[in-house]
Amino acid sequence: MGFKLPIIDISSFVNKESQESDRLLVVQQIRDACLVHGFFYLVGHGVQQELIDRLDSLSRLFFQLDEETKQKYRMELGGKAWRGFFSLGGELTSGKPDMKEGLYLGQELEQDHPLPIHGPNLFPTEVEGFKATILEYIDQITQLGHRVMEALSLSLNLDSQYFSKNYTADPLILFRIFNYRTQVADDASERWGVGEHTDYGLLTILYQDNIGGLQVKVPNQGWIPAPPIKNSFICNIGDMLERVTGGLYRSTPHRVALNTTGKDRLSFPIFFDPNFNAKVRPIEGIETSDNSTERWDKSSVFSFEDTYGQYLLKKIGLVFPDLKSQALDTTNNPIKPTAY
Ligand SMILES: O=C(O)CCC(=O)C(=O)O
Ligand SMILES: [Fe+2]
Repeated sequence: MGFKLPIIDISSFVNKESQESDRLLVVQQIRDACLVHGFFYLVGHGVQQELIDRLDSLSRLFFQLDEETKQKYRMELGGKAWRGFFSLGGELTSGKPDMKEGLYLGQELEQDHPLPIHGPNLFPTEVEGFKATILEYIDQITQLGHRVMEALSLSLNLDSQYFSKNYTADPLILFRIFNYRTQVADDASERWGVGEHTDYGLLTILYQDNIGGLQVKVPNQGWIPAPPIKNSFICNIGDMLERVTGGLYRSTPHRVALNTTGKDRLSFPIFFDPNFNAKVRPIEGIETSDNSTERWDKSSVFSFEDTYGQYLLKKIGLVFPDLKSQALDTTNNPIKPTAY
């Protein structure tokens, strides 16, 4: 038997009337998972399968539209809100084009929102019900994210509201719908669905369809698959949780294999991140252990002093170089950090 990622039933954090002993068990399971690799499945999450299935089928309808129609929603038109469609190869996660297309979404905000990465979505009108379904999904997963953060706080012996008080009362929520179109497996070893990376924020909650391809780098085990499990989400921790915990919980490298299965693969990650203006700091008194020389990108999650938003903008500039120069370049118009 190979190494398997843990499956955690989060229902005692989702349901108000639950036993303290059940909650303690979840806290312990989360702590164990985060100390080892920071990847776990969530079941008992309370999100209706009907909503997920609806989102899945409407997303397929969108990706089946012709390229010209999808280009009506291209990311360049989203401007600094950083929302919209990008076509196959449009994102460079590990410095090379990923073999996926995607629709970038987030909280639905006003057109003249002052911050980058905040603003209105570009909802494809060709797909009836897509907008309402996306917004319902974002809302439900955001609620789930708050519950997971409570368990995570407790797993660090902190008050359950530690993260919500300091960083996520108004979290930055980004949502992506990816389509890994099936490819001919000629030089498959050279191409990836998504190259090796860690996620930037606190927590990622991902739904994947039944195709598979996600892989996780587990210390002392190497790359192991994170296969689809029915009615579950995959949760993984990002760079900001590594920063807060001084490296006690590490953000875990992961990647997606090139899809050559003959069927398209859809995945739906939601990034549950600190408020854009938050200055993320290590927990008071915690010792910091920097492993940046071993990291996939050799950069340190501890060395910057900016807000989370500034950190994120720099990262986005690396994976969407064209977009950065067009829409997100703030060098002439710096955003001032405000106390959060
Ligand atoms: O599609 C997946 O399974 C993973 C996507 C991912 O890692 C990401 O968007 O950060
Ligand atoms: Fe990721």
